[in-house]
Amino acid sequence: MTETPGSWSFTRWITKGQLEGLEIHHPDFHAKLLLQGAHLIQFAPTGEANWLWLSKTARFETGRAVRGGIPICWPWFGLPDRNPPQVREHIQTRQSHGFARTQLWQLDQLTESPETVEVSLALAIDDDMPTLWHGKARALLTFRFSADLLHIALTTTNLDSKPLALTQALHTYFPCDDIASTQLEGFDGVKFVDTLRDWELYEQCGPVTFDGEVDRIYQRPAEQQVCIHNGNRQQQITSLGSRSAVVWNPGPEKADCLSDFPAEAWRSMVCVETANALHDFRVLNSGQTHTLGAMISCRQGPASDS
Ligand SMILES: O=P(O)(O)OC[C@H]1O[C@@H](O)[C@H](O)[C@@H](O)[C@@H]1O
Repeated sequence: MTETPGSWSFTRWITKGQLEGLEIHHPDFHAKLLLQGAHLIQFAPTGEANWLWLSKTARFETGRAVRGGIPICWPWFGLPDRNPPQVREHIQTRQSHGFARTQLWQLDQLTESPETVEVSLALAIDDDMPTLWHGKARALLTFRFSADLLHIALTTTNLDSKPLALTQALHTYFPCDDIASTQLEGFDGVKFVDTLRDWELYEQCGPVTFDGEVDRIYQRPAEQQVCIHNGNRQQQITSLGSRSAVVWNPGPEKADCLSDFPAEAWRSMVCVETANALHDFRVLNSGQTHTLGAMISCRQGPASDS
């Protein structure tokens, strides 16, 4: 049951530019999310910096995807043409990353406890959207915030009588001190499609490092934990319902072409996106559900401490 505005202890409505959202000021953590796109733009335990990267030039405008935080790519990931045929046949536009990130989601539920705050937002597509997508589906995005964990679960239900094929991603932007010394662990031996090298398949050897633009879709054999080593900070991502992950940094040239992205910002961010992409697309029969999830934690201190 949805709580009425004002009856919460830690949560209040906010406006950011043209967008409405919720701000959570719990004694143990702080979070900000927008109803447009169900877009989390900030999460941090008390006393810590934002665990998410948010562009200094991000714009908070109706119908515009916010640069940073966690945009939700749904019900397809990436360019329509690069999706499997079963997914492509639902798509009626050339726009990438679906439409959920610019749609207004509804607050479905908000529960506070002394340790956690749980917020669910819903987006229901009850009818075909002739210029965007054919299908009927409901997306429910639940955030569970606590002092040491950010838990995200995106559940899709097929409301249509026909099967639904989808790709999707939790397009998470992480901050880093210096991309040149940032390393990702958890992909050693994993095959990936390199979108910058003709979409050919390669195999990762050792940690992922960054030397210019990187745009890859890792196809992992099972759910795996990924760790971002970034100076003295380690960010861990445990995925659920996902066998693919996107790793992206635009590098200097592509950064110049991106909206709301300062010239040098590519040095201080990396996207590690828990996904169902390419061969990891999901098919839901009528009434079926699928949950894509991620648990994110962060610790300070040298890697050997972990
Ligand atoms: O600028 P957008 O639409 O938010 O996309 C950003 C990036 O998102 C990543 O997921 C893609 O792999 C990149 O190819 C893309 O450039």
